[in-house]
Amino acid sequence: MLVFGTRPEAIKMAPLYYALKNCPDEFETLVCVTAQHRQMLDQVLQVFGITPDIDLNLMKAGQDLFDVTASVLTGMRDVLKEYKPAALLVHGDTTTTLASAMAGFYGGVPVGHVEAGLRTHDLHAPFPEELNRQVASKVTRWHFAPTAFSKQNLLNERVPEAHIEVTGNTVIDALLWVLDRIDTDEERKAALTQFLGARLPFDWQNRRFILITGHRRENFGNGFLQICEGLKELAYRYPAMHFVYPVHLNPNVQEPVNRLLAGLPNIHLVEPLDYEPFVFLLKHAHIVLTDSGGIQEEAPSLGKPVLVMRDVTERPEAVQAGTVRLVGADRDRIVSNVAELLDNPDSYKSMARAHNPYGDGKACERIINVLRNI
Ligand SMILES: CC(=O)N[C@H]1[C@@H](OP(=O)(O)OP(=O)(O)OC[C@H]2O[C@@H](n3ccc(=O)[nH]c3=O)[C@H](O)[C@@H]2O)O[C@H](CO)[C@@H](O)[C@@H]1O
Repeated sequence: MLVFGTRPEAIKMAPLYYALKNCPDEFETLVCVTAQHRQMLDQVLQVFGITPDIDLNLMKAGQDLFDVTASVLTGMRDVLKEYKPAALLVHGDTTTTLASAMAGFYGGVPVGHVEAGLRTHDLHAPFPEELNRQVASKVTRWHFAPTAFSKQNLLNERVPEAHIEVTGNTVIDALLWVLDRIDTDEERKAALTQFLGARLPFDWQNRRFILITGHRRENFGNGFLQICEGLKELAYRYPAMHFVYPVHLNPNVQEPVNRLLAGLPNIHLVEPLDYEPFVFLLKHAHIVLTDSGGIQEEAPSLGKPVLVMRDVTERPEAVQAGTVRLVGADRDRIVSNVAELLDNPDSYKSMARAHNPYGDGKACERIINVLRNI
């Protein structure tokens, strides 16, 4: 049984769902969604054509971390009692991950953790994700680590080596699958081009633009003010450059972004995009500014320089390779780093190298090989 509740988990679990479904003689595959983020999860389910077998539908207005944790935990208790899966597969580091892994542990169902071993070693950055993944690791039987670095983090925490498999990240499986679907289907490509064209009032296929996303809890408040101030300064300084920002639905993001950035002629605020148009846009972007985890993995595969608006990252591989740079949620550092990439072609070139430290698109195959032998 696969369980997930948010957009990034769904993107990263979708290829695994299909890989398991393709082996019906070996596995009976069930999907349970908690719908921790209803709308953004549903977008992904639709893109990948997944109909959940179980839907806890637990998102409520005004819920906090206590509410989500408690309702996933008790919801999953009942699901596990009813369906008695042989294994429960969780992903990454959301509250759904933490509470489902705990439910598996309490209920005696072995847990497989996809994207295991990412660490910043700072429980407050990202908050609460670092805690979520550390606790999930404690109760996990099969650790599917995306890189050798994440494996080493687990070994340092005394996870037995026999319980860890380096698989690559399933996000690369998802990315390559979606890109291939766009590239091989002219009608789909035309529809996407039209969809994006209706939302972006400039020639985004031929003009340079910077793609921005941001939603990390630790950036709420001052962090988002700094990010918006930095973007505003850049928009004034580079009037010919376009800035495309799909704005996360969280009110802590919507409020400052709309207040400070709406109405600027070269900043384009759009609703969060479905995965397919987002990937298509990413492929055309000149620079990416983000605090997201998944985009730090996807963008290097496409050769896009990424400036990460955080002080730490659990994904050091691309930072070490020089294609991702940490700039913090800091107005001046955001401005100076973007300016350097725009003004200095050598700097740009040195960051714009396509490489795949996070996987080769075969992560699901490796995960299934482990599950086959249980
Ligand atoms: C820093 C951190 O702790 N991040 C965690 C968070 O995800 P993460 O920070 O990646 O979450 P995001 O909400 O940024 O989602 C990223 C994904 O959404 C896509 N996208 C983005 C914008 C948009 O408008 N449309 C769209 O489809 C991106 O291509 C990417 O695949 O939960 C994931 C799932 O457990 C974990 O893997 C990550 O470690």
